[in-house]
Amino acid sequence: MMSSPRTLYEKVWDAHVVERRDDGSCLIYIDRHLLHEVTSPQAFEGLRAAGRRVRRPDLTLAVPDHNLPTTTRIDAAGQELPIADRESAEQLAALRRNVAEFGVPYIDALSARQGIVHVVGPEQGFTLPGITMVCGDSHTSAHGALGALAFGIGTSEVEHVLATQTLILSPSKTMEVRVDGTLGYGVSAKDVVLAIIGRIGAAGGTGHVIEFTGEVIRALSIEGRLTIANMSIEGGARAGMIAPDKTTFAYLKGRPMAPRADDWARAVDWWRTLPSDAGARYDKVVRLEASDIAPALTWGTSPEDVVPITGSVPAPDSFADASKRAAAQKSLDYMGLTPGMRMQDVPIQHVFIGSCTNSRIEDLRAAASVANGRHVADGVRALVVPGSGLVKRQAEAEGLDRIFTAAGFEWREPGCSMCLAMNPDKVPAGERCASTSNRNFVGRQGPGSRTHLLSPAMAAAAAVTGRLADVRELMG
Ligand SMILES: CC(C)[C@H](C(=O)O)[C@@H](O)C(=O)O
Ligand code: SF4
Repeated sequence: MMSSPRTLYEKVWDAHVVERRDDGSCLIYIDRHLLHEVTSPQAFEGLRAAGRRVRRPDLTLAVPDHNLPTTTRIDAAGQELPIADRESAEQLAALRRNVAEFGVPYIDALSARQGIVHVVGPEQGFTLPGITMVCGDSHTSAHGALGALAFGIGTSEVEHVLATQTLILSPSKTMEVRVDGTLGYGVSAKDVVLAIIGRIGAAGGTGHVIEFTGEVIRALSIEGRLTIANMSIEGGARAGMIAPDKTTFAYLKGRPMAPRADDWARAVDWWRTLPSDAGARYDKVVRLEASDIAPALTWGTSPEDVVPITGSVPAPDSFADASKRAAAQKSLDYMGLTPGMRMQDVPIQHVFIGSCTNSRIEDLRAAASVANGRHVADGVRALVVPGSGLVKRQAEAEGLDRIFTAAGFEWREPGCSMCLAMNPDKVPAGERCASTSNRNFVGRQGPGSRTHLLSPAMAAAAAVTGRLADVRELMG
């Protein structure tokens, strides 16, 4: 009998069903579990209280990222420096204690492999096509770039996965987001995902797993695909996926935790069966044309508030919906912007190049190519925070750190940094930041901070001009 055509999501889901329940939910096997310091302490506490062990420590990997300061971590004698903030220090110490007690593999703050959990997973080959992967963190969607079904879970689910390596889940609807054509000059993966969210809205993907398809996605590197899948959650989706292909296999081959020898060949054979079948149906389909996508950025306090850099601050009246009009007015008040103002006339005081969206080597190369031979504008503070120690090392081998520091950027240790105000890197109230991160929510980069989301090259352009700028005018 011919089975009906299935999507990538349906294939991965079907391969992980342990038990189907009468209410339509399923017990799903979880292949990989990532942990960080913020959402794991109570889960371990729960295990301890129930006298349970971690069922599969070998499928679990922990790394600190959110609370770690990104200034130097060792003193002149090579000793680890204490963490000044008490709550952060406690959370980091708890992770260290928990992984030791429960035998969970752990990448320490001083290891070159340390980094943001969503940068570390793919980099180590812990993330693989066709797997189910979870982490107590919403941007786990990033890992879908390699063809995994990866999503964020809450702390009680973290405990459930630690104890059982399974989760009870209801199937999601499917949504295809297809981007056809070829990207224009100066347009990056970040601009593509901002355009997508601008189109579908911050709730557009609710209840769905998005599959990103089309020529533009196929032509992207894994770094670019990670940027796109990372922000699926900002479009409201449960997860985002991209079918594995030769780019994926080339990226993974030889990574420390990827399959080896015969296992590799067997894995690739299976991975090749994963792309959606011809004729597979999605519950929703959205199409974008690459030629309509320009270097973009946000003007408001939702990731859906997207305009091209050549655009202006919108007037609240321009929104058809009354609640959108009210939200836009509130956003503009918070952001200190007035309708009609050209985006390129908006001055900035901070630049943040980093986060699990845009802190990989390609991102740093793109930013460095704009920074090269220029200087950070007066009154601007610009941070470059590599996503992992290995990204940092690679960037240093290429001389990118010297380009940045010569241009007046700060070159930091890996971590979440200024993406969210959980460590010393913060934007002061009322000040404005051009940021390569993924959330521009009220207070996200510090109480009263104002965030404009954009690509690494656009962030570098803002740093050297002191305002939101069209990177195409600075590209040689
Ligand atoms: C702290 C963590 C739970 C949170 C998340 O879930 O995403 C953070 O990573 C974020 O980006 O807001
Ligand atoms: S870099 Fe930002 S978005 Fe990513 S995990 Fe850290 S805090 Fe969350």
